[in-house]
Amino acid sequence: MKTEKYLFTQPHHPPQGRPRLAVTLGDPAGIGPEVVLKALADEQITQDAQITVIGSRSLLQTAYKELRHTVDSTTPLAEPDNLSILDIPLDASTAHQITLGRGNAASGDASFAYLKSAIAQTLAGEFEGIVTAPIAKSFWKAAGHDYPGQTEVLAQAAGVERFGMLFVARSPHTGWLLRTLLATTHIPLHQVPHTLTPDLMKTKLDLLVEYLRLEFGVETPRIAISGLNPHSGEQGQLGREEKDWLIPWLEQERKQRPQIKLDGPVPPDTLWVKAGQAWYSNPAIPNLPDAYLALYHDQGLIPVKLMAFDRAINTTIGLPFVRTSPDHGTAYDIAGQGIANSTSMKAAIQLAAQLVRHRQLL
Ligand SMILES: NC(=O)C1=CN([C@@H]2O[C@H](COP(=O)(O)OP(=O)(O)OC[C@H]3O[C@@H](n4cnc5c(N)ncnc54)[C@H](O)[C@@H]3O)[C@@H](O)[C@H]2O)C=CC1
Ligand SMILES: NCC(=O)COP(=O)(O)O
Repeated sequence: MKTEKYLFTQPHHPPQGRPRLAVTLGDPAGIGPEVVLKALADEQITQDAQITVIGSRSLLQTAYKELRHTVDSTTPLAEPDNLSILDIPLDASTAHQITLGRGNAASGDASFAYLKSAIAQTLAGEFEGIVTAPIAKSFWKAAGHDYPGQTEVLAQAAGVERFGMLFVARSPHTGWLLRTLLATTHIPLHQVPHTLTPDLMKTKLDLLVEYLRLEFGVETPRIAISGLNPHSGEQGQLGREEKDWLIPWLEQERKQRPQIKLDGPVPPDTLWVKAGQAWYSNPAIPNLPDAYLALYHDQGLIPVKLMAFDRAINTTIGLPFVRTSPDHGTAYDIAGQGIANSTSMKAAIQLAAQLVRHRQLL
């Protein structure tokens, strides 16, 4: 199925008032409920959008009571009774199996149900965007839901085959926007070289170019594309992918898109050097890319998380509705301790509201 007609189109219902967002609780054994309660205590966030939490009301009430004893008394927490909640109750046996800090099939199943409900309601026009709290893929699998991640469930339910996992973060030091699209995502490393093809790269580049133009108004972007091998293959001596197809593909793209500046394949070890300078001190570096296209998960996410772990946002591009998520995972090691940082969740809600408003203007 083609995605073009769905990309960046209006939701089913004509938009009215503040963006209508569903916020899922994620894995109830992780920090999802905590970062949701912390984020929704911030008036700047709740004034920006009409938010409905999707998950178990009783679980959220318990999380609130426990956190109230754990966190510093000055830490704001939203009171569940003041929130709009689409209750997905846990049956008694599932509730009994959920233990903070220890994900399992029960917590995986609950987090899958929250996502499915958010998607169904959004496709029915109730929401214009979904913000997902983190889930654990392994516990989805343990519960019989075999997907690489939430991204693929969203894409499948929306009926799109062309979609991408993009990370966006604004530097608190310079205001510069770091944007990184991953060409491949949740696959084993040994599958990366065979999965990467000129067709896949073209699809991801198309999505990125379109997203930059429609969502950020960047008409003539500079995009930096990573190499795969050390030194981008060193003329074939350290790996042949660049020489065999990545360089020829890029040369062809340059001819076909003369208005876009495509750098690369840039040796992966130096690709993000300018990004680091722009992030921490100088966003006026000559030839600074507007976006990065990384070839695999950790190639893109190590620099993103090194610079922006507390604030980067994962957004799925190519869907007929908005989807954002914090960049972090379930953090079982700190669940229930009250120390989870909610900045990335707040940023995810703010970006979702901004993207919905932007679509309303199209
Ligand atoms: N969007 C999603 O649903 C994502 C889900 N995951 C899932 O999360 C699970 C755990 O993954 P990990 O690799 O351990 O990554 P993680 O992000 O859960 O944790 C990595 C480290 O960062 C800390 N951390 C994470 N979020 C934090 C926060 N908000 N405040 C303070 N510290 C925080 C954790 O305590 C841990 O030390 C995996 O099963 C993975 O599938 C991972 C990334 C994204
Ligand atoms: N590392 C990013 C990540 O795990 C996001 O996965 P998804 O659940 O948003 O597909």
